[in-house]
Amino acid sequence: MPGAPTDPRRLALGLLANVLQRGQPFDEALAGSRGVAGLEARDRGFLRLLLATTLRRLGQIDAAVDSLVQRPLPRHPAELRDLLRLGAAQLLFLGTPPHAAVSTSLALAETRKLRGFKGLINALLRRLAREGEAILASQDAERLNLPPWLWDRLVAAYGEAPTRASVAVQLGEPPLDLSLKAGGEAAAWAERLEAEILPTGSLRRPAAGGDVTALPGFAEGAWWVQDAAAALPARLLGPVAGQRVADLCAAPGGKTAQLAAAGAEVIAVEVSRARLARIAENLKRLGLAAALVEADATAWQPPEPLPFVLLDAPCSATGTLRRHPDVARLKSPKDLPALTALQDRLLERAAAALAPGGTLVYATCSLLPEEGPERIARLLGEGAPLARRPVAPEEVGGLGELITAEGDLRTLPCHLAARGGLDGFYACRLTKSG
Ligand SMILES: C[S@@+](CC[C@H](N)C(=O)[O-])C[C@H]1O[C@@H](n2cnc3c(N)ncnc32)[C@H](O)[C@@H]1O
Repeated sequence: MPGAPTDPRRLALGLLANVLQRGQPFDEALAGSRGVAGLEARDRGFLRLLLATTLRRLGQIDAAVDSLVQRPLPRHPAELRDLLRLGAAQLLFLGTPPHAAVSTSLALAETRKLRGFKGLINALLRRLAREGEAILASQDAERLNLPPWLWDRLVAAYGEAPTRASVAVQLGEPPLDLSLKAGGEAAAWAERLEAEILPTGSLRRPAAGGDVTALPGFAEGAWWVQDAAAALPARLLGPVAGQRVADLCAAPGGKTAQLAAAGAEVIAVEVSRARLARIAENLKRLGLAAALVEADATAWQPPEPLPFVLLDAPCSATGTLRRHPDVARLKSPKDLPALTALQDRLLERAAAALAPGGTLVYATCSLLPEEGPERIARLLGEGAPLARRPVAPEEVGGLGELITAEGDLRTLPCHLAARGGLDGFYACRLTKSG
C-alpha cells in the first residue's frame, strides 16, 4: 500500500537519505535494512532499481526539477528534494505511468513532514510527466551525471570521447558476469545459463537483477559473480598451479577463488574479520580452499618470500560506478591522498613479500591515474628492485585496446560497449630482479 512501512517507495526515501544525507554506501544501506529484507522479490527488485537509477541519474534529475521552479527549492526538509528525485526517476527513466508516479509520491508526502508541500509536489511531477521528454532531450546526460571534478580528471586522462562513452555505459544497469570454476566447460554452462562467452572467457547474462542464487550451478558452486574486467588481473600472474600465491586485500574473494580454481596454494589476507568470513562462505560454496589470514597487509609478512603476489588495493572504486552508483556522490578528491598513501604502503609490503624472480600484480578498480600508473611510477622511481613485464593481447582475450603503451592493463567502461561494457580496472605486472 502506498505510504505503508512496507511500501518500497517509502523504504527508498529513507535509504536515499541514508546514502545522500548520511554518506552510507548504497550496498550497505540496502543490506542493513530490515524493511528491504522483508519485501517480496519483485518489490525488492523495483526498490533496488529505483534507488540505483536515482543515484546514477541524480545530476539530470536535479537539473530537470530545478528547470521547472522559479525560485530554488527549500533546502528543508531534505526529504522534499529526495521525494521529488524518486518521483522524477520513475517518470523520466523507469517508465512508471504518470498517474502512478504522482499518486504514490503524494501518498508518501502524506506520511512525512511534507503535507504542506503536496501542491508543489503535484504540480512539479505533473509538469515533469508532460515536459520530461523535451527536458531530457536538451540535457547533456554524461556531463550532468558525473561530478565535475571526476569528469575533468577522466577527460584529462582518456580524452572526451572515451569519457563520454564510458559514462554512457555506467548510466545503465550492469550485465551479470560469471567466472566458471572449470573454464573448460564454458560452452555447456553458457547454454544452461543463457549466457554469452566473452572474448576474455567470462560468461555474460544480459542484465543483472533477479535472484542469482536461483540460477543453475549456484548451489553446486560451478561459478561465482565477477565482472569480466575484475577477472583479468589474477590471470596476469600466469600459470600458478601448485604455487604459493598471496592474495592481499582479498575479500569478498573473487580473485582468491580464481587462483584456488587454477590450482594455486592461496594465502588470502584481509583486514576485515566480517569480510574474511565472506571469503570463507564463498569458498565453501565453491568447494575451493585457501589459507585465510586476518591481517593488515601493510604489516603482514609471509613466513618465506613468495613466487607470486596479487595486490587488489582499496581505491576510489570509480571504475565500478554502474554497480556502485553512490561512489560518484560519496567520493571526492579529498579522499584520494589517504587512498594513494595506503596504496603506496601496500605496494611496498607486497614487493617485500616477493622472492627474487617472483611476479607481483597490482590492481585497482579505479579510473584515476593517481591510483594506477602513478603509484607504479612512484614505486619504480624510488628504486624498488622490480621491472614491468608488459601484458600481451593474448592474455586478455586478444583485446589489444585494453593494454596501455607501457604494457599495463587498463579497462574502461566503454570497452566492449556493444556487448554491455566492462568495469574500469587497472593492473600492472612487475617482476622482482635477482
Ligand atoms: C577492492 S577490495 C578487494 C576485492 C577482492 N580482491 C576480490 O577480488 O574479491 C579491497 C579489500 O581490501 C580490504 N583492505 C583494506 N585495507 C586493507 C589492509 N590494510 N589490509 C588488508 N586488507 C585491506 C578491504 O576490507 C576490502 O575487502
